[in-house]
Amino acid sequence: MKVTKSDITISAVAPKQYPPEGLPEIALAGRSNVGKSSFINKLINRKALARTSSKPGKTQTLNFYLINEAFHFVDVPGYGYAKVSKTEREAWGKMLETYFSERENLRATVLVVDIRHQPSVEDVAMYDFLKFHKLPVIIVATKLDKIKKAQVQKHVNRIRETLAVEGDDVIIPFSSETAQGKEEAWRKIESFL
Ligand SMILES: Nc1nc2c(ncn2[C@@H]2O[C@H](COP(=O)(O)OP(=O)(O)OP(=O)(O)O)[C@@H](O)[C@H]2O)c(=O)[nH]1
Ligand SMILES: [Mg+2]
Repeated sequence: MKVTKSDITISAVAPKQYPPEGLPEIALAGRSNVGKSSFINKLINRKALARTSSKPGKTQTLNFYLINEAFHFVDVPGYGYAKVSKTEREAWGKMLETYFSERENLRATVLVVDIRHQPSVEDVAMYDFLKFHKLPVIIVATKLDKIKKAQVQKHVNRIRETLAVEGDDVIIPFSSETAQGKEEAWRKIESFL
């Protein structure tokens, strides 16, 4: 997709703040600091529309980014970040659960995992949760620039086995540094719009 326009629509914490128009949405999900915001920026050719950080816990609200006035990317807080309080974690959990289980505009979720590591228990739980709600998942295995080319297939296989990937869900090796996988990610996302 050629992105000619991208803007933040709203940072939301509750359903009444979600954009009211019926535009399709593609949400992000994944561990804190895995590279969700960086993925959005790379796809839309913006350096920092979605705020990123080397410290986990940067994204704390549901951030709706309007792309080409046609659909929203929804950036979400990551899970698995130990340093937030229990109360905060529960509030985020509730916010995410509400969004993923009730949002009718949601067409597909990009589950971002680190290609270097075996998916965590929380990654598996997130994937199972999305499948329970019958949501299509695009698995993006990011930080591809951090492993050797000869290792890629082995790592992708490990991700597929650990998540027990179902049906039409794909795993796309990707790097926000080199833009590898960007075209394939766009093709897959466009198929859900
Ligand atoms: N080498 C490399 N670094 C990456 C890549 N993607 C993201 N990073 C780095 O990983 C760190 C976290 O990236 P973010 O995009 O902020 O991660 P996030 O998943 O949005 O994190 P939260 O908002 O805290 O949940 C930053 O320092 C990024 O520069 C990648 O493909 N390759
Ligand atoms: Mg983020």
